[in-house]
This record gives sequence, C-alpha cells and structure tokens, in this order.
Amino acid sequence: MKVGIVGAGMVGSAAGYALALRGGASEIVLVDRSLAFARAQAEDISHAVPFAHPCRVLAGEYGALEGADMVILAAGVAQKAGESRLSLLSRNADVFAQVIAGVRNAAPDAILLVASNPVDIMTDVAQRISGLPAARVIGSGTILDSARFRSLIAGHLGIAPQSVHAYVLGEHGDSEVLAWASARAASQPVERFAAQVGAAITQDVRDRIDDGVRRAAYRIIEGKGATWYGIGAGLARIVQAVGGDQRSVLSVSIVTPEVEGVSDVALSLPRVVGREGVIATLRPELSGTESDALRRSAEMLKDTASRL
Ligand SMILES: NC(=O)C1=CN([C@@H]2O[C@H](COP(=O)(O)OP(=O)(O)OC[C@H]3O[C@@H](n4cnc5c(N)ncnc54)[C@H](O)[C@@H]3O)[C@@H](O)[C@H]2O)C=CC1
Ligand SMILES: CC(=O)C(=O)O
Repeated sequence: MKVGIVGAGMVGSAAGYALALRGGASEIVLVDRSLAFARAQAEDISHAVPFAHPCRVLAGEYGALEGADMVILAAGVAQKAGESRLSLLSRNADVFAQVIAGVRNAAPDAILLVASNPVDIMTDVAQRISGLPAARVIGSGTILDSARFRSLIAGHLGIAPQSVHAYVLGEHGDSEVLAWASARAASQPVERFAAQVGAAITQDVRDRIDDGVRRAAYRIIEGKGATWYGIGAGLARIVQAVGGDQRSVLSVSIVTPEVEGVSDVALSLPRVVGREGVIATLRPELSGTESDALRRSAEMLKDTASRL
C-alpha cells in the first residue's frame, strides 16, 4: 500500500511515524509546501523503520504521489490556544483548493483521508472539490474523540480501553455527542459493568468524562501548542483498515445522505471501513437527549458548510 501525506507538520509526520511503526504501508511519501521540511521529516521517520516494518519513506512534489492508494490531507493551519476548530475554516478551505488539485492530478484513484480542521467541513470541501464518491473521502472525524472517550471510561472502570466500545458522534468539535446509551464494556452496558466493579457512573463521573473528551484538544494545545500523537495513531488505524480491507467499525466522517433529518452533511457515525473506503454506516442506540444533540450538531455543520 502506497500512502501519501500532504502536510508534513506535527499531524502529518505523526501519522507517517505511526504508520511506519504499525506496518500499515510499503511506501510513504511526504509532500509539503516546503520540500526541504518534508525531506527532513521523511529522513527522520525512515530512521525508525529498522526498528519496525519494512517500508520506504520518501518526500517529493505532488508528482511523487503517483500510484498512491490513499492520501492523508494534513496541510493547513492549526488552532492556537483558545481558538476553536471552526475558526480555521476559510484559511484551510483555501489550502485545500490547491492541495486537492495537486493530489488528484497525480493520484486520481486514491482514497482521501482528511485530517485538517475543522475536519467535518474540510471533508465536505474535499469531496466537493475532488468530485470523488463520498465513501472515498473520509474525514478522521471523531476517531480521536472516541479513543479519548474509551480511555476515560476504561480508566474509571479499571480496565483496558480495548475492552470498551463507545463512540463520539457528530462534529469533531464543540458540538460532539458522547453516545453513553450505546457504550459497552465487555459487551455489557457500561453502567451494569460499573455496578459489578463498584465504580458507579454518577452524573459527576459523566460530567468529568464529557469534559475530558470535549476539552482535551484545548487543554493539550494550552500545554504544548498542538496535538499530534493521538490523531497520528488514529490516521494510521484508518489507513490499516483500508489497506487490509479489514471492515473495521470506526467513527469517521463522510458526507452522509441523512442524519436526524439533516441531509447531505459530513459528520461522524460508526462506519464499516475497508478497501473501498466506507462500506456501511451504523446508527447506534441513542437516548432522546443524545439524538437531539446529534441533530443540533448536524444542523450546525450543514449550516456552516452551506455558507462557505
Ligand atoms: N482531525 C483531528 O483530529 C486533528 C486535526 N488537526 C489539524 O491538522 C492540521 C495540521 O495540524 P499540524 O500538523 O499541527 O500543523 P503544522 O503547522 O505542524 O503542519 C501543517 C503543515 O501544512 C503545510 N502546509 C500549509 N499550507 C500548505 C499547502 N498549501 N500545501 C502543502 N502544505 C501546506 C505547512 O507547511 C505545515 O508543514 C490542522 O488543521 C489541525 O487543526 C490537528 C490535530 C487533530
Ligand atoms: C486539535 C484537535 O482537533 C484535537 O486534538 O482534537
């Protein structure tokens, strides 16, 4: 599997590094508006390969993406402390107009994997500009938020996050929805599991976990300027699901025909991901409050995208 990465900054390079370590690609090509920077990142990542899986890590201009099966889009600006993801929209939409033309010329058959924020609207933008089917333009969406949610539930229950299935839905951003009603630990509703291990999920616990997920990016950006490890691993996970035709269920964003009465909106739901991109979309069990919140998130995203 040949994977391109456009935008070799913190997120793009972390994705390349995670891919090299996890063994999800035979070739990784980094592209950036600064070729010298992309070359330096590629050389650095290539020095991890002897400790991981065989893989060529290169840098180049857009032409070097020829033959790529998948291209990660991580170019553009990132939030500064206190800024919301949505505030990046017009700047990153301009960047995508250039980037997608370059990618499509070199690798017209590649699946696009969008990371740049605001990721749901950028997924919508990427799909519109590229003209590709929605199933082949995937935003990382809430894959990161779902990982944060699973980690915090697992920490409370004293188990591994791998034993927790829980999704964050809607926007990757302030209006996201933590789907407690469908959260499971060891196949049981998390409340039932919690009662068995004497770790009740009280309203205080829910509020703490909600804040831990929803405000994670703000806290990390305040502390170190940006986030990259979590999303780098999440992007590598999506690439592996596609490359291995794994049909894994991941919460990712694509333009979706209808969500809670809102049409043609890009947001995250659990989706089956394999060789052709998104193969199916699932609608998890939600409480009334969660459905209302998902509708509001969808309406906000649709409204913002249609004003672009
Ligand atoms: N989806 C998610 O969960 C997450 C998304 N992000 C987003 O990812 C994006 C990248 O963040 P970072 O890597 O931290 O930023 P960064 O500033 O470290 O890297 C961005 C890179 O894009 C390149 N670039 C800018 N314009 C370009 C163009 N026209 N053509 C080619 N390359 C161009 C820059 O030279 C730079 O190397 C941001 O929009 C950020 O908000 C960040 C963390 C999580
Ligand atoms: C920056 C960002 O989108 C995140 O870490 O969630």
